[in-house]
Amino acid sequence: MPGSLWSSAIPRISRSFWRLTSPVSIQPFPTHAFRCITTTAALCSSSFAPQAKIFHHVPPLREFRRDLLLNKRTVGLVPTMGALHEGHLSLVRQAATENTDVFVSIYVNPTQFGLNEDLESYPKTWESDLKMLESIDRELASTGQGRISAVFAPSTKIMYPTLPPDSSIPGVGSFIEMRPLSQLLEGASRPVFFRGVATVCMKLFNICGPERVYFGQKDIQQTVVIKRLVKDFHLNMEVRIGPTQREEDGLALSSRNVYLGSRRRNVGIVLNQSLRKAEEQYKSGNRKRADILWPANAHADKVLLEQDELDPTKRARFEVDYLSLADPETMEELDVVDETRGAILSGAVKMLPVESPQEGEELGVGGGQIPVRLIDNIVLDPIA
Ligand SMILES: Nc1ncnc2c1ncn2[C@@H]1O[C@H](COP(=O)(O)OP(=O)(O)OP(=O)(O)O)[C@@H](O)[C@H]1O
Ligand SMILES: CC(C)(CO)[C@@H](O)C(=O)[O-]
Ligand code: BAL
Repeated sequence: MPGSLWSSAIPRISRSFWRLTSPVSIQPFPTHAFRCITTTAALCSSSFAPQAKIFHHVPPLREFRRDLLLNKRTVGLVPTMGALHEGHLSLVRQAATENTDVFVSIYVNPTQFGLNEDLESYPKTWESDLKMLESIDRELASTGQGRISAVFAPSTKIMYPTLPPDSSIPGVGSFIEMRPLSQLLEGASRPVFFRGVATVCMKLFNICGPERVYFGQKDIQQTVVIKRLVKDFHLNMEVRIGPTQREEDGLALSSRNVYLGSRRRNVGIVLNQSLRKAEEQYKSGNRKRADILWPANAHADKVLLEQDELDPTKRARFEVDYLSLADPETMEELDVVDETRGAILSGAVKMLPVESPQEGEELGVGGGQIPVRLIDNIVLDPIA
């Protein structure tokens, strides 16, 4: 409901690791390690002195960014929705190797969630996010690379200044549309998703003015959308894609994994297993869609059948949304892979609520009752 989204609150600031400091000037890279820079509302720890400032408003961030530019420093922006994990941190590390300053945005963007999606339950872990950023900034300081210098955590009123965000399909407001790219795959199941992503990223890019922006391969269609945004709107920045960070068995890290619980977690690996089976076909020389995808579909069907046959106290059922073999730039389905272009194998499954939860069972956040959408992909590289 727009009224409640409109007033979404600015997160409370942890006082344990970050504190207000007084202004100091910005130095050209690389002399900025172990110092605090700020104008307004800067938050730093006394012992290690992380330099990141937390911004909730646009004008002070713009002023800060302008000063960086005048000092010939470069900004790498890592957009996130918070609930940080190693996937996000890997992007921060990558950004720090290529820029003097890393900006991290934390904003759960309402317009990319459809009206029946999980906006309300999306995990919000502001305090632990700041602790993780402080810890990685400490690591960056010790390696002499770029540092996190700004965390941008705006309210929805700041991000949508004219009209309350509208997640309905007709969508009243100012939006960026990319058709048909945004209607395929993830966009088919989440019809407003990429409109919301492209719109909020355009806003974040305009506000932060980065030289480079960092996105994870885990959300591969999102990376294609962002590259298209940069190309079609002549945005002056490089798009950098970081590899998917995974659990040991291959499950892609995702903020939503906290809802899985152990029963669904163990079965959720089916998606990655299926994609790897398809990848093997490509690696062994197959180029036709049917040849590449059949073992993936067969594996998913087999696991689904196995689960169906289990007692409801033990099973974790799921629905396969899609298993796709698509062109790397358009995300259109392919009948045959052109080796000079390669392809993207991707998939999505919906883990259904846990049936008959058992006493003492580890059910995850939400008691196993929140459906969880898992996505994953493998890039089939062009053959030189
Ligand atoms: N496992 C991962 N490896 C690398 N990058 C990741 C991973 N998970 C997320 N990212 C990237 O981090 C950025 C922010 O993503 P986001 O905050 O939505 O986290 P998420 O884990 O993808 O959450 P969700 O549960 O909504 O999918 C995106 O560019 C996303 O692709
Ligand atoms: C890019 C993004 C931060 C836009 O809200 C989000 O879609 C995400 O976290 O992947
Ligand atoms: N990582 C993509 C954000 C979303 O699913 O809404």
